Amino acid sequence: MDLDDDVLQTDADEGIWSYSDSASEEFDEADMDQDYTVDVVGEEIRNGELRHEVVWHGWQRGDGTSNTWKDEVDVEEWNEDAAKRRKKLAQESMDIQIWTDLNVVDTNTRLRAQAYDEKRRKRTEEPVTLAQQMQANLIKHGKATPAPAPAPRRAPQTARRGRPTVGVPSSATGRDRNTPEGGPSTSRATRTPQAQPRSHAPSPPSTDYMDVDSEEETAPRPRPSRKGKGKERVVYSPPPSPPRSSSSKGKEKVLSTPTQITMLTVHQSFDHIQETLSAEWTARAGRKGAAAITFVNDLDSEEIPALDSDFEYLENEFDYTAIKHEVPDPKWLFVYCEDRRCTDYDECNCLYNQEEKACAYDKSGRFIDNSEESDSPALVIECNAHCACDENCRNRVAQLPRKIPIEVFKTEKCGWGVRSPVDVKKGTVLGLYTGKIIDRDNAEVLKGEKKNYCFDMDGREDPEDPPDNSYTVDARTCGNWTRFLNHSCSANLKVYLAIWLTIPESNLPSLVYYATKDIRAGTEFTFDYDPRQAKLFKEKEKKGKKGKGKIKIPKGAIECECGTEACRGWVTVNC
Ligand SMILES: C[S@@+](CC[C@H](N)C(=O)[O-])C[C@H]1O[C@@H](n2cnc3c(N)ncnc32)[C@H](O)[C@@H]1O
Repeated sequence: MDLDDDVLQTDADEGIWSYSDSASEEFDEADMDQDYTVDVVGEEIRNGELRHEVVWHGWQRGDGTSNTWKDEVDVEEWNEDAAKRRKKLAQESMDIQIWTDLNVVDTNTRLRAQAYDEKRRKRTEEPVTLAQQMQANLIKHGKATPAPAPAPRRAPQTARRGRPTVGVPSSATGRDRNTPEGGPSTSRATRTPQAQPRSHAPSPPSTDYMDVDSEEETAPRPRPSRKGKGKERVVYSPPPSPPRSSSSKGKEKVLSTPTQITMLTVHQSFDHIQETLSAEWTARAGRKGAAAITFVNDLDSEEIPALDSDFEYLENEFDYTAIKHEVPDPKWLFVYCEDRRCTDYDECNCLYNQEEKACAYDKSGRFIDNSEESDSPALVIECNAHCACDENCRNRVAQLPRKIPIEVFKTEKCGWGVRSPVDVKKGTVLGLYTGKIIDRDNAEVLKGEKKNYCFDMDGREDPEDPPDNSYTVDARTCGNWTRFLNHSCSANLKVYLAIWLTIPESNLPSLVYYATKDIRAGTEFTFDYDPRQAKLFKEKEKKGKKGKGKIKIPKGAIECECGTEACRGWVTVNC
């Protein structure tokens, strides 16, 4: 594929992204006779999908006549579509990048690499415009005549050609408005690359886009205004064919020959891998109502962590396909409550069923850890789908969407790690360790790096007598941001087990992260990979046997880089 056929475009100042589809395809559809803007006038979550009510404004390019119609946009559908295209494009661009960096010995290959490099250099210096190419093609094929005199310009044209906009609009997560003053705006961060260094990536041309036919050819078009009557203005690229709105029928005039083509500068999509991944993961999380996830590297040129090419983001669900378990367990096996009094141990069947005999959460939904001195993590039985209570029930927290925005960032010594751009209070529930559930026996035979993202669901098991049905969550090929949590011997997160999807006997509890202390924005989130070793270490220390050499270092341990005073010196990383 020629990179010129697809266009990525950012408008960093505005924090807006748009993506233009293959322009020649669209052109054949003869729908390029209008410019569009779109205002978001409302939003609604229907069947779990975020929908934007929008008003399109179209301007006929030939005569400047305009029309307006209402429409509905399924935000997720647009974002997903864009994310897929971006991923594909980024991949292709990366392939080319790798290919040209190869020490090629074959003459033909080398010549092609040189030609590509030359083309890329030229394009950076003199941005290539799609519209010019397309117009030339059309003229060549007798489908267009040389461009007529420009039509009078209309109100600022905020539309970009093609489909669709990447990144969940800030309202999708509902979190941005809560971002503390001065703190990064979460969903905006996913759309605005301004803060991220991209030391190895070619810098984009300074002109974002141009118009083919007008005297403004080399001048940037007016920036789309984000000011509306108290409403946020989001720029969507228009759909390739007339918008899917019955109310728009009959209002549009389609010219047989397009007279003008909006021009876009072709950018190197290699710049966008980090933002693409951020947008993709944020979109997937947003689908579950969870806050944004951003990839950040202030340290070196590694754009994103190494992930399987078909890695699937799972915000709060498991992939059960590798085990025989039926999900969810039959209703008749669940204990559930009927009278909505879930703060009262005597009234709520779920609370009654758990060891603590009390709600595990305070009024603000923060986890109250009563198991600090215990060997095993707490087990919380939350109300479930069969209970009479709703999502406001105090005994439902781990199952609710994550509220804290996440940054996956490059650490100095431990690869990628996790932090949040906002302060986090002690007891805040952060999210679940997700991935593919595999039988423990299958996890145990995994070797080396394949084991790096395994988390045994063994918190409550007797190590001497594990049950027959014991499982591990493997986040190597699917999972979420928690797979990037690093170990620290003095950690600020811990895990408890929670059950609401399955019955306790299934041994498939959710692994829930919560903050064990107040955590300042920007501080790395860490947890102790091996709390049992921590306990052993403490006991030995108490007995006066200090020092690393006194404890038998388990197989698979590596030197610990947590750098804390409490560092035990090594950490077990492979389960
Ligand atoms: C679950 S992954 C954590 C995410 C990982 N940093 C990454 O970039 O994908 C576990 C791996 O992180 C690294 N790691 C985490 N904590 C560490 C620590 N305290 N010291 C050294 N390496 C650590 C080890 O390479 C380990 O195998």
